[in-house]
Amino acid sequence: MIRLGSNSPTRAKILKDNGIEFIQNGGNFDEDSIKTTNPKSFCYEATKGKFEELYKKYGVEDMPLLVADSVVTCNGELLRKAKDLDDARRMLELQSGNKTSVITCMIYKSKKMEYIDISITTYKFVPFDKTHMDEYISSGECMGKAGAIMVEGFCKPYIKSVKGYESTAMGLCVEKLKMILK
Ligand SMILES: Nc1nc2c(ncn2[C@@H]2O[C@H](COP(=O)(O)OP(=O)(O)OP(=O)(O)O)[C@@H](O)[C@H]2O)c(=O)[nH]1
Repeated sequence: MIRLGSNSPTRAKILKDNGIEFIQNGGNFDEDSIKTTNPKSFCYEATKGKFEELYKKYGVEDMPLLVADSVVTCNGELLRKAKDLDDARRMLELQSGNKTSVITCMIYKSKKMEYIDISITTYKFVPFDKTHMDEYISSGECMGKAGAIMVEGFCKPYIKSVKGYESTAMGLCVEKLKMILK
């Protein structure tokens, strides 16, 4: 049993779909407190901030703690979760027909070990269909997701090439997590 220190429904689904038993306790770390705009540094600092808050609150005596953060970078820009639907549209238009990378950092700590990982999955997308994109935006599914993308959903038909794990792009590199949980 592990503690998923995250509010993310996607991360919970990834653990559940992979048979990893967990309880979910999200935190309140303020990512706006992070100064850097370098995507990898931002992702690491966000993960570290989330970890420190939840490690202080729960410790790892009763069970290991897992936290993560994901950001998207496209054309060198840091894309976090969209502020509103207009911001989501801007992010999607930037990534349409473009190359985009999802960076996921995770920190896992138990009584015996601490593991930190930064993984990247890079996609090349063909242009998004405008009507489909409008529907995706108005559905609101684009909210709460780094870069407003859903690689297992909206983006799937537009993937021209991919390098890296899909789980990393969804917010938790479960292939690496399963290795350390063995
Ligand atoms: N379903 C889906 N979710 C994605 C995808 N890419 C990123 N996400 C989610 O986007 C969110 C990125 O925001 P974060 O700040 O890392 O996490 P959060 O959702 O705020 O949750 P916390 O862990 O509590 O910070 C995470 O919930 C990721 O799981 C994707 O392609 N599909």
